[in-house]
Amino acid sequence: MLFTDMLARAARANDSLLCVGLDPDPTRLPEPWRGDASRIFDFCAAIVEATADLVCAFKPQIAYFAAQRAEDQLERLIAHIRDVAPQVPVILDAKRGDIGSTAQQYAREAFERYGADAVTLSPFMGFDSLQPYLAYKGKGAFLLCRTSNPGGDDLQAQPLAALPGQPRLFEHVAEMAQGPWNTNGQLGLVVGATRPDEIAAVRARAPRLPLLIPGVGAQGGDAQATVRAGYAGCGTAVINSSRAILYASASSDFAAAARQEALRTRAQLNAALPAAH
Ligand SMILES: O=c1ccn([C@@H]2O[C@H](COP(=O)(O)O)[C@@H](O)[C@H]2O)c(=O)[nH]1
Repeated sequence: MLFTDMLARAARANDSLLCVGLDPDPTRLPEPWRGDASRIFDFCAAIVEATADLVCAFKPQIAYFAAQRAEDQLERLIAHIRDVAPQVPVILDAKRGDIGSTAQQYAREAFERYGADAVTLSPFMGFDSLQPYLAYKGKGAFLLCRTSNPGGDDLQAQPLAALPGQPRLFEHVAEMAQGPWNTNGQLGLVVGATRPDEIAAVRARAPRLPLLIPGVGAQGGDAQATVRAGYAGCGTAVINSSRAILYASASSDFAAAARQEALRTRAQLNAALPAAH
């Protein structure tokens, strides 16, 4: 099944725009697992089981696993998601970007080793650095466009004086992704919830692309303004929250607390949807 179809089906089935981010930090695991990196799988598996019926996607962030030499736990976790939530797509947040021959290896890692349905990529090196991922038909690729961090301004907000209309760099990325780069309908864009006005600027340039929107929850983005700016019917919004859900409680009730926070966030996002969607 195509990534975009899987995403739309999960969003409909679970009535949800919420993506739960899996960013397991051993120092924040509940007692008695705190500090024990060998419990990353157990922690994330419990979160997945507690929220599987509330989400449109899961987004494991690869750095949290690789930094702990826990790639084997990431493999097990994605296999576990397939078992307990086969309808929910997995977006591997890896933010890769490299020349074609190296990108082939990264694409193989994401789609063959881990079996992800989509991956996040930096578009900074241009179209040929994206092509190896697009060779995996049906898989998705979300390009960093307007990121949620303050330093996103340093490059992304700069106008490209050489282009007609002098679009800002992130606007140009959106136009390329909606147009000539999207050879097989596999692309989406990453835009931060910390900048709802700019989500709207991206949506205007990319009306049909799925937007992956991190930044609600721990980063303080406005969830409802994000939905209003990012949701466009055919171009869906996948709104990620990681720490606010993962660490809703530091005690043994962490999975139940994560479920409550996911329920609360899903309701908040749905409240901002237009009446007939
Ligand atoms: O612009 C971006 C791109 C990616 N991220 C990632 O999303 C999550 C956010 O985690 P929270 O705990 O909900 O803040 C994290 O994995 C980031 O690497 C982002 O925040 N902003």
